[in-house]
Amino acid sequence: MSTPHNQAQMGDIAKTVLMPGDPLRAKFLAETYLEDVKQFNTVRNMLGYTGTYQGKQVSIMGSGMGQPSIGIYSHELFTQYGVEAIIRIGSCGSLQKNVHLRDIIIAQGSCTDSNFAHQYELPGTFSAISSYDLLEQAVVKAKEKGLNYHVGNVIASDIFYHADQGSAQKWASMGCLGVEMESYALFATAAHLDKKALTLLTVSDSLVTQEETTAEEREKTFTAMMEIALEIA
Ligand SMILES: O=P(O)(O)O[C@H]1O[C@H](CO)[C@@H](O)[C@H]1O
Ligand SMILES: O=c1cc[nH]c(=O)[nH]1
Repeated sequence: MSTPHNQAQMGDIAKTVLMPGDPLRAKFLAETYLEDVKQFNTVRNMLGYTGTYQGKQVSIMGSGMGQPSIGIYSHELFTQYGVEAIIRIGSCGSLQKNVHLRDIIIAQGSCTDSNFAHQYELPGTFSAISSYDLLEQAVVKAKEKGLNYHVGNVIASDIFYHADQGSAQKWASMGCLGVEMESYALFATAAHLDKKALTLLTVSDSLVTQEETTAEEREKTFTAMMEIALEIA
């Protein structure tokens, strides 16, 4: 078996998958942290790997950027490969003064400007939330490690270069901690399929101070978030 976007066979992928947006972050993680690593996907260069971390089987695969992309990959992982949990490990822009560059955001919930949830034909608005079980474990690890972390809402936007320059400020005024582009679709897909999902984000830039990290830093240095994800996988 395989899917249009994943050449893996059933059994090639662990029950928990870590998903960075960037497939090169997946490669870096697999090469840095996993033992006995096997690559299971190269289709569209959306690299996927399975190996062991401290004796536990874990998979890591890129999701691509945006809700349609993570919607495809998460749906296939949950429905075709027996995956039970996906932990997104991404970068985000800070929307709040007290959320600094390289801080970690543990997304409790996700808002969106996307119409992703329209497919469910609900008679209202779906609030997309993370798995409490995974969230609690991530908080415990972040505390143990003495990291600067924040737990709360994020905005998963379909738009990176927004025509409305005030858009981020409007979400900030509702308490959103950061802006990224995948969490809502991931949480909604997991809810629909009765699976678990969590998003961990490292702040790569600040929409408040305009500070930013480099692309290389985003690929290789967000290790604290990666280690939390590996430990709770
Ligand atoms: O670093 P990743 O996981 O790709 O996440 C963020 O970075 C991308 C935009 O640069 C979007 O995918 C956004 O969600
Ligand atoms: O989606 C994203 C990711 C990082 N920084 C942003 O401003 N937006």
